[in-house]
Amino acid sequence: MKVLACDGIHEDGLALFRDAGWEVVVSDPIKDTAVLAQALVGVDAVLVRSATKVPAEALAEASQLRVIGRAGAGVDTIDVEAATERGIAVMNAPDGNTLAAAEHAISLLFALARHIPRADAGMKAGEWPKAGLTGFELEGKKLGVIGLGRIGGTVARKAQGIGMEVAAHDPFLPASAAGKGSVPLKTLDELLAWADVVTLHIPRTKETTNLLSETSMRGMKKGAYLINAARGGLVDEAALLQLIEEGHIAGAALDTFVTEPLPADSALRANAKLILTPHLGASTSEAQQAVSTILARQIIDFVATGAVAGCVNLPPLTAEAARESGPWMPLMSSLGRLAARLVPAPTRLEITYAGRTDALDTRPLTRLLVAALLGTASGRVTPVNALQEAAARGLTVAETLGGDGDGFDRLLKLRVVGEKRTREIEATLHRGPRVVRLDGVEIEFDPQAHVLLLRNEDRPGMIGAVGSQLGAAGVNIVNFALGAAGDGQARAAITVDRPVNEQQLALLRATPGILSLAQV
Ligand SMILES: NC(=O)C1=CN([C@@H]2O[C@H](COP(=O)(O)OP(=O)(O)OC[C@H]3O[C@@H](n4cnc5c(N)ncnc54)[C@H](O)[C@@H]3O)[C@@H](O)[C@H]2O)C=CC1
Ligand SMILES: O=C(O)C(=O)COP(=O)(O)O
Repeated sequence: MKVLACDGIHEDGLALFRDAGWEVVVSDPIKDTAVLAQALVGVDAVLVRSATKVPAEALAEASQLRVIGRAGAGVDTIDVEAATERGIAVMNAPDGNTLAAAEHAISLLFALARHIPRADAGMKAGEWPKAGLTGFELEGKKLGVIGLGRIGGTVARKAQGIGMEVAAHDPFLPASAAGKGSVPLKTLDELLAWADVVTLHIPRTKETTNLLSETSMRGMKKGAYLINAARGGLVDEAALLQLIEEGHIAGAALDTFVTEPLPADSALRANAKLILTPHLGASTSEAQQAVSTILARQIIDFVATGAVAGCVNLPPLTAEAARESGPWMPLMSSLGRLAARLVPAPTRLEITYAGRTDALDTRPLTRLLVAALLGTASGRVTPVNALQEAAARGLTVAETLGGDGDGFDRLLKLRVVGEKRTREIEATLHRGPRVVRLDGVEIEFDPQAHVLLLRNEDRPGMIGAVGSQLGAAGVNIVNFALGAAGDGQARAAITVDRPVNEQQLALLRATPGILSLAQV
């Protein structure tokens, strides 16, 4: 396994990769998409912060890439949709830098209130700039938090600690979280009109871009302040400058910008009422150590066990649930390939998880099965894009939980419907991964092995005829399972020690009494 670490990822996370046997390649930020596309060839995982952007074009040649890891919170620099389409998991580690980002916002709050940067710059320039730098006290002032998630919630708590009155706007807060920690919620307009200082803590998405437009900022209280340590593009920078010049907004502190690094000639740099920091929110040694190690563990576990944590395009699967579902995973993949062999171009897949279903998270199992079923045909299908691909290719997937396990602790029943035929497969993990019934006929074989599936006339001499054909071809039979279908026909699953070549298959098919033969 090989991981490419761009953007100065903390060494502790890289050490975890090395300890797990991964090859680690360290790189400076890669700004050129074509160069990044080349760098991703032959790589299993890539780690980025905000400097290396990952657009769709960077993924064009990345056929081995399984994970894009964001050592931090915001994934707006990664084309998550394109990654999902290509079956690549996108992971982040938002819990690791919450405190750092919140403390930076609080630092900017104090810096704005007491003109710290201008005071410092004047002192360094040999002045005594006391006059003109009278500030204001924060205790008793109103702080409006937009986005009461991890960082916004932490900022709210800390601001309450210094005696500020705090309210928030967050339309997506789960009802269970709303009102917790006594932060009243307001509409955006109410909050903007109410707050002395507004601070943003939301992700940048299509919906939040330019949330603070000229119109909404005009709705802010005259003389209020604005802090954006969340993302460039949430605030209309030109409108902000204008409103500061007009005196409507008293000042602002920005850590994030539409274009990063901020161009040297940006008009923002020339305004004395603006405090600017170079995207420093997550830049503490503690946060960098945390995001790097959290992310490394998530990726290593995902690749090794299928456990899913911190993934923005796959449902979570705890290590415990992965242990429970884990033994089923190889079986799902081989059943998917078997189903694809039996029913080319399926239109409907019905999956029944029968028997004991407690503690079994079926989501990753279904995704694996569908990925294997579709992956044999074309393209790269993984659990990340399996359901999307199924919908795109006209395959309906239906899942049922519970029902009679037919004496097995857990029994998986598949019904695969194609245009010409429908096949049924039942499988368990009892005595190892096993198909136990095929089209209602009891017949047992390991779908992970090389198997010849036969339909033949149910008459004496068939086993001998097939056995001698295989013997003559030098193919060793590992297991010969037979089942009577009850219609004068029999089914056989012959497990062989190696694949049988086309010529040998043709000879077998020509054997009198053999009605059909498929190698899986
Ligand atoms: N400056 C820096 O270095 C850093 C910046 N960030 C930024 O902060 C953002 C927030 O991070 P977390 O708090 O960890 O995320 P989070 O997901 O815990 O919280 C985001 C909150 O915003 C809310 N939200 C979404 N759209 C909204 C809208 N239109 N109006 C109001 N609320 C809305 C969500 O409901 C959620 O509660 C990240 O997405 C990232 O862009 C994060 C870390 C460091
Ligand atoms: O985690 C985030 O969302 C951040 O914005 C931090 O960015 P960085 O990793 O410092 O480039």
